[in-house]
Amino acid sequence: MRHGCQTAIASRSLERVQAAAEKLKIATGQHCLPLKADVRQPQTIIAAVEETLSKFGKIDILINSAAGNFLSPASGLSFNAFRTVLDIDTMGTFNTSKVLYQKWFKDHGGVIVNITATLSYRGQALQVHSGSAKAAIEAMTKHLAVEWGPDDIRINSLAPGPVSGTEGFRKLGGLTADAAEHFKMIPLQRVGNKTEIAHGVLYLVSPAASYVTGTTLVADGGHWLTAANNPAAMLISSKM
Ligand SMILES: CC/C=C\C/C=C\C/C=C\C/C=C\C/C=C\C/C=C\C=C\C(=O)SCCNC(=O)CCNC(=O)[C@H](O)C(C)(C)COP(=O)(O)OP(=O)(O)OC[C@H]1O[C@@H](n2cnc3c(N)ncnc32)[C@H](O)[C@@H]1OP(=O)(O)O
Ligand SMILES: NC(=O)C1=CN([C@@H]2O[C@H](COP(=O)(O)OP(=O)(O)OC[C@H]3O[C@@H](n4cnc5c(N)ncnc54)[C@H](OP(=O)(O)O)[C@@H]3O)[C@@H](O)[C@H]2O)C=CC1
Repeated sequence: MRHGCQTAIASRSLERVQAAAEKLKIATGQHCLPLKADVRQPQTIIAAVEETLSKFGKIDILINSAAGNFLSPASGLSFNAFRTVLDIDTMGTFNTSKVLYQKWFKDHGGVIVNITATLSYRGQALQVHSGSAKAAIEAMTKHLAVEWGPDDIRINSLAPGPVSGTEGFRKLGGLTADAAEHFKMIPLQRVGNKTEIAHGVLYLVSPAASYVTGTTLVADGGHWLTAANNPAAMLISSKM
């Protein structure tokens, strides 16, 4: 990716994206456009995309990372709880991709990276909501890669494993699991960090991946191949 690229970040909270933009400026010197949008509400995405296009003149890359998650057995999920996670993760990814396609990518090409998870690969306990949502996104990635490839649009997913210093790690009990050396069973013997996930995304959006579309890059140190699927331990560790 060339230097001097511009970034827009959107979430439901303008304060949170302003804080993220400030961090990015300190780390890279780049200005970042903070935007308020709820991926469940297409009108707010349309407004965010229009503002980005009016400020930047074009959009090259879309990263779909919005997600909601918590630990819960299927029996403890209300209908609305399951729907809420699918609305944010799956509908959100579709809504944002469709708006970008219609407003810019259809005529100019582009690259999309969808952030997923390995949860469905082995039917992770306490995660039917998030696992189902992310599995649907990986299917969507393939469908859209086929339909939009002729428009010079590449679409891939990136599935991280447990990543330190993140909200997901905190919510899913990663802090206590880490302290209990639970992650020693990962082939690479440790959890990942944000930079390692960013490097995976950077590869997928870069010309180095110019012939890569419709696939999922798993960046998890081999975690899903060896992770224990133990709901009791997960619930205890998340409450410790
Ligand atoms: C990271 C792993 C680390 C350690 C794990 C350790 C060991 C595990 C071993 C193996 C694990 C295997 C793989 C791990 C690898 C990767 C992890 C993978 C995925 C991570 C995915 C993520 O998405 S992390 C992102 C986390 N970030 C967020 O969640 C931020 C956004 N969240 C929110 O906005 C809210 O939390 C929300 C999702 C609830 C949505 O908010 P809102 O729209 O305001 O909705 P509400 O009105 O509050 O709620 C809607 C309904 O949902 C019900 N609900 C809410 N919370 C719970 C809960 N805790 N349990 C059950 N139900 C819940 C709520 O009651 C509402 O339903 P009603 O019927 O009452 O209306
Ligand atoms: N952390 C981990 O170990 C792992 C994370 N992942 C995935 O990585 C991504 C980042 O997760 P992580 O950094 O842990 O969690 P975060 O909670 O920090 O990131 C999720 C983001 O989604 C935004 N969001 C939630 N709901 C909406 C909505 N309706 N509209 C717009 N934005 C929304 C949140 O912002 P706001 O609340 O301000 O709207 C938040 O910034 C997610 O896709 C997650 O599933 C996958 C595997 C492991």
